[in-house]
Amino acid sequence: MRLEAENIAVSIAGKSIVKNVTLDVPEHKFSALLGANGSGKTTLLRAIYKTQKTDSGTVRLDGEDIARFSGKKIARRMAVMGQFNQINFDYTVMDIALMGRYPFHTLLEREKDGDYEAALEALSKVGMKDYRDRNFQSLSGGEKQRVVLARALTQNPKVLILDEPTNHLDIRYRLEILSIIKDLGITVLAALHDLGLAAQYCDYLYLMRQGEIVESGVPEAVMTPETIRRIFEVEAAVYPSPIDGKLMIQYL
Ligand SMILES: Nc1ncnc2c1ncn2[C@@H]1O[C@H](COP(=O)(O)OP(=O)(O)OP(=O)(O)O)[C@@H](O)[C@H]1O
Repeated sequence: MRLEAENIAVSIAGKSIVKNVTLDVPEHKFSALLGANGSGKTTLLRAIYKTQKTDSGTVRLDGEDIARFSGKKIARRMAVMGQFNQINFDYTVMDIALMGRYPFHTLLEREKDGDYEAALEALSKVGMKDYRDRNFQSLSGGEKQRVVLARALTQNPKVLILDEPTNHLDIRYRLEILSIIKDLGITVLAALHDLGLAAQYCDYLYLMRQGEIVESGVPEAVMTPETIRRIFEVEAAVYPSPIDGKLMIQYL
């Protein structure tokens, strides 16, 4: 499914945070939004998934403006994993995964055939199946993050929006989650901080600075020492890995 955002502008308390951003996110690819702290990544993602009021802009899924879509209609197409996943009630891991099926239910329906299986499959994918009866609150930060990703996967989305999906994860799960996301074969737009992992896993990169997309393209085209200096104000060398030719970054 194609995700387009056109002329998205957001200002908060009179300050311009996202400045007329236009994105045509490559279909069935894993794209990342990169930028320094405070450059506007979260705000842009929230504007795309409609939890942030915008000054202007249109978001389209397969060419259709989603402004008039109901929440459920959006959720049947697009799943979101935000940066802060506070769930303050007493839910089990399975309850959380099953919440991903909600967009497919009518008002009075509880669960349908296949919901449990879909939730279990998603929990297996993120390595949390054996935790299904645990209380969500009792999990570590990284375990919670994996369960919240499972909830998004249970939604069976065509578009997945992720804000720092590997934030709390150790290196093994970082790599595992990124390869799960890559193998989904759906349209993914993720804010990421680790430039090396973004270069290794992503098909397309958007580089954001002070509320604007200043570069976009395949990693080989945009991940250069000049761009890294411009966006992050650090010196780096970028070179192909001797193992698979993917870009590696060494900070100097
Ligand atoms: N509700 C708010 N009130 C005031 N300022 C805000 C609000 N939300 C965001 N901002 C400001 O907007 C700017 C962009 O924030 P945003 O969270 O989008 O950046 P980011 O690129 O996701 O940063 P990070 O990498 O640190 O997560 C920041 O300067 C932030 O302080």
